[in-house]
Amino acid sequence: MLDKASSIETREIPEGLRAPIDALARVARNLSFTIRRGALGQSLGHEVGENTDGDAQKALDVLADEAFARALSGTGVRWYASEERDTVEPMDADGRFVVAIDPLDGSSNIDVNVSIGTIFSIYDAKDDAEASVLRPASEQIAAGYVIYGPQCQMMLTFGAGVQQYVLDPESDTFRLVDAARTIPEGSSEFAINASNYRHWSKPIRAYIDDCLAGIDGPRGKNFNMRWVASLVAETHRILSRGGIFLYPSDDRSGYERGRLRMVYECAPIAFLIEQAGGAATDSCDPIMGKAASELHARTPFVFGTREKVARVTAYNDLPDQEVSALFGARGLFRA
Ligand SMILES: O=P(O)(O)OC[C@H]1O[C@](O)(COP(=O)(O)O)[C@@H](O)[C@@H]1O
Ligand SMILES: [Mg+2]
Ligand SMILES: [Mg+2]
Repeated sequence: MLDKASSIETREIPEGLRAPIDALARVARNLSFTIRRGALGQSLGHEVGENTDGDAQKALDVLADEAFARALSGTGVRWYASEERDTVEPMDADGRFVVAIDPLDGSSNIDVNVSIGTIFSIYDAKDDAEASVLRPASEQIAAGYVIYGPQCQMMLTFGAGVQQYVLDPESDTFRLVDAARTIPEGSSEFAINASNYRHWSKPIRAYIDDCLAGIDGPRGKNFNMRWVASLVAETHRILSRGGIFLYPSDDRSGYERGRLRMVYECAPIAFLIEQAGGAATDSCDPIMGKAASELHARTPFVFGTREKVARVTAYNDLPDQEVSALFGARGLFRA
């Protein structure tokens, strides 16, 4: 069904959530247009300031944040929590929901015409603004992302599988193309920012060493590597053809808990990945059982097919001498 006034096909969207999801889709559609115009329109990639996290804010980060806040107002959202804002802000006093959002993910890719995105999460609102988002990720009632790539797509979950929508340039609406997306098994691809190798813990180095050793190492097969530096693009690839993503903690100052934010990035992606049959952890424990301790808290993040994610946990559980040993000593990890 395509509701005439709607920017997204609504038949698989729970009725109570249609208004906020439609607002998110409407802004995503407009952002997709703005991004496609690039240098023909307004400048999007120049720095305009710094957010709470100390990250540089690009013009598109701010534009996206303001557009989502404007559009969500009046759609039943009581609280709005954005990566670009210091605090959770009030919206509709009688609203039922809280939306947590990374309005523009992958900001470093804006200027180079590589896929970027939007990530969001919805919970039932509580009376207290912060308590509405500082809660177990398992309490999300919806999560999704939009990828602004060669195609603009939206992935959504309401806790009963993952739905895939494509923005149809002819009708200018997000159209459902798959109501039950699952992660394919069997990929040999891993994604990690390997330039941080020297900063990682021993188990993470050992895991990657064993992938890099390929057919001659304990895994006995060759692997391929990808790093887009847009979480949405990595997630989309994994949902499309499998594999694993890692952004571990490391010993750089400020990276003791990795780089990615629990509320705005990891909780919603973990919800989607689990709903697609995969797993998501902080390299040991499931993200879905965890709650952020503060609004902009970070967490190490590992997700992908269950078997691959479990293997990273197993490396973390290895005794130190095993992790340090030569490949042969880790025979239990063959394949
Ligand atoms: O530049 P790095 O350290 O490789 O980090 C890349 C990661 O940072 C992010 O860009 C962070 O997101 P923002 O652009 O929303 O700050 C992720 O999308 C990506 O996975
Ligand atoms: Mg991000
Ligand atoms: Mg962002």
